[in-house]
Amino acid sequence: MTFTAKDKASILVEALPYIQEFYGKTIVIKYGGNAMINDELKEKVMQDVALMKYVGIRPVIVHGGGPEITGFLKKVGKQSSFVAGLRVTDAETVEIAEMVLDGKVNSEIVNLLNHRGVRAVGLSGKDAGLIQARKKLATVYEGDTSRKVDIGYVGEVEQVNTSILEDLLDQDYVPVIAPIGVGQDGESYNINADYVAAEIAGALQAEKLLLLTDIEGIYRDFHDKDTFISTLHLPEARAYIRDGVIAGGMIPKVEACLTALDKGAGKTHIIDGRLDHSIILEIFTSKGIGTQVVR
Ligand SMILES: Nc1ncnc2c1ncn2[C@@H]1O[C@H](COP(=O)(O)OP(=O)(O)O)[C@@H](O)[C@H]1O
Ligand SMILES: CC(=O)N[C@@H](CCC(=O)OP(=O)(O)O)C(=O)O
Repeated sequence: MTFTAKDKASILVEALPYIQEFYGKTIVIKYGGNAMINDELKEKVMQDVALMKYVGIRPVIVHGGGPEITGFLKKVGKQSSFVAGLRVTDAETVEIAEMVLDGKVNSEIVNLLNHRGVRAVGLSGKDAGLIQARKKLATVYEGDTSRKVDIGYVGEVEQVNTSILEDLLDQDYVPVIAPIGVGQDGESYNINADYVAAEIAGALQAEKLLLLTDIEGIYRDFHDKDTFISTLHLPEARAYIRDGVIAGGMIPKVEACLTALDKGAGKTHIIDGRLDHSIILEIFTSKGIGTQVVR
């Protein structure tokens, strides 16, 4: 398809109301492991973040890196297992997760953004006590009942120290956050990045939380493309988790939307990170993409 000059102009003009609406607002992006699989896609995500920044939005990135952790664990002969979408994390695994997330994935994103002229600063939840955490038990639903399972050094966010983030945002930096929390005794916790993004979006009273993933959004039956859900309200979302319509890695994502909305974020969106420029398509076009989870 070729675009005329008029088409190009109208695409830019379509973005204008959104640029005005989001100017000076904070948007939290959860950039997931499955949406980082190739360099070309990474580059497009970085371009989107740069564009947001340069039209006056305050982006905050929380990244995952699940596939990278799984890959590294495999290299050292460790199998990964998950309960309700959360990695079972023993003492050795939490060390490896911290090394991969903070040492590798975080610095790579920071580097790519800096290369694009965006002043990015990498943080883990340990920096300036950004993410205070405590142990989290996984919840397994079985029909009408549920039970809690101990999955090791997996944490949940107790408190977010927003002052470091506010300072960085006020000084025009883009914070890039690895999902590692710190416990009362300085111990590290592996936290699902969706939950971290949710807590950060809530604590910053962000305009939006965007969760990038490896599927178009939420389906009533994800094997049937005709069952796509564009808008999901809180009560339905809770029922879908309970009934198993939403399963596996989608559970933390939808729970993240619920938490962010409860804590004061404006809107939440689950979008396809495999799609080129999914972020700007969601923010700057009238139709948007993906599933929005709203109050
Ligand atoms: N109702 C649903 N709609 C869409 N995806 C679902 C649903 N229930 C479970 N899933 C699964 O959740 C996956 C997304 O979670 P995950 O792979 O962990 O994402 P990420 O790696 O991006 O954090 C989808 O690829 C799909 O297999
Ligand atoms: C407890 C838990 O499951 N932590 C995740 C942290 C990384 C993550 O969330 O990465 P993605 O967003 O790429 O899935 C993990 O160990 O895989």
